[in-house]
Amino acid sequence: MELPQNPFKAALTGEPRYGCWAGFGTAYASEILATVGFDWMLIDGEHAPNPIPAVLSQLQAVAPYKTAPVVRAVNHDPALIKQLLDIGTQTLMVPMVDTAAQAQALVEATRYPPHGIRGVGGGLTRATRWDAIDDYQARAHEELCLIVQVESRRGIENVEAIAAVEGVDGVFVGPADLSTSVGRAGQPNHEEVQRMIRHAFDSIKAAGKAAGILAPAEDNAKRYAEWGFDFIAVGIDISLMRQAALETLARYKADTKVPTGASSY
Ligand SMILES: O=C(O)C(=O)C[C@H](O)[C@@H](O)CO
Repeated sequence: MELPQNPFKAALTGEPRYGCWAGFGTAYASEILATVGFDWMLIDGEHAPNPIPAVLSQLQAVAPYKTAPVVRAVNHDPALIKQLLDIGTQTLMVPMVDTAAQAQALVEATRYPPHGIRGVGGGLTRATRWDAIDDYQARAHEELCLIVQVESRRGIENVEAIAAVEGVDGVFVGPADLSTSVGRAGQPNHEEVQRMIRHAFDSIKAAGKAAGILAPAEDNAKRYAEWGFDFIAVGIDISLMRQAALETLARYKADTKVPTGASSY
């Protein structure tokens, strides 16, 4: 069989692609999210309870739908990245990338020798469809998409070099960690943080790479779309459920405290 095309990579630049965070850690919840129509969804292995088997079952559950899965690793460990790729992750996001050397190491973790250090799982793996894909090893990189996250002062200082690394397809700005890293926790719209986000955006685009960001607050998402961000996460499934539940309860119990629903990010 043919190597499956990566729809996220194919649609990465041009008009903004809108995505949603998937944080429940279950195939059932992720499949529901995949029916909504987002362009992409983030199966979060960093902050959600998502070990490898949970990521696998979510990849299988969302495979029939148009929403493209992006999988976030918890760290830079090449052994973990090997497992995530072997279960069929085609778009991988890696948090906390502060230097070009780290970005280069991540590229190498996704490539087979001589271009990298990825071990050969061959017919054991879903990535090769258990060897049904003839030329997987030679062509895997064509459909893999590596997104690195820049979300610290140091990452922003190095963003031009990080974005320039060959094999990095996109850079995702993490406003929660970035604002926290500069002492402005919960204030992604603080002038200093916005200047850093704008600098990151300009550097990513100057390198010819795709720029992504998390922005559940509508005003922020619209502003980033106007700037030209290529992929924007405009919701987090857990927050959406909690907000809807509180609003429902408030219609019957007057003492229910309902937040405005507006995220600061
Ligand atoms: O720093 C950010 O912003 C992110 O990386 C996203 C957060 O990790 C996300 O989990 C916030 O809920």
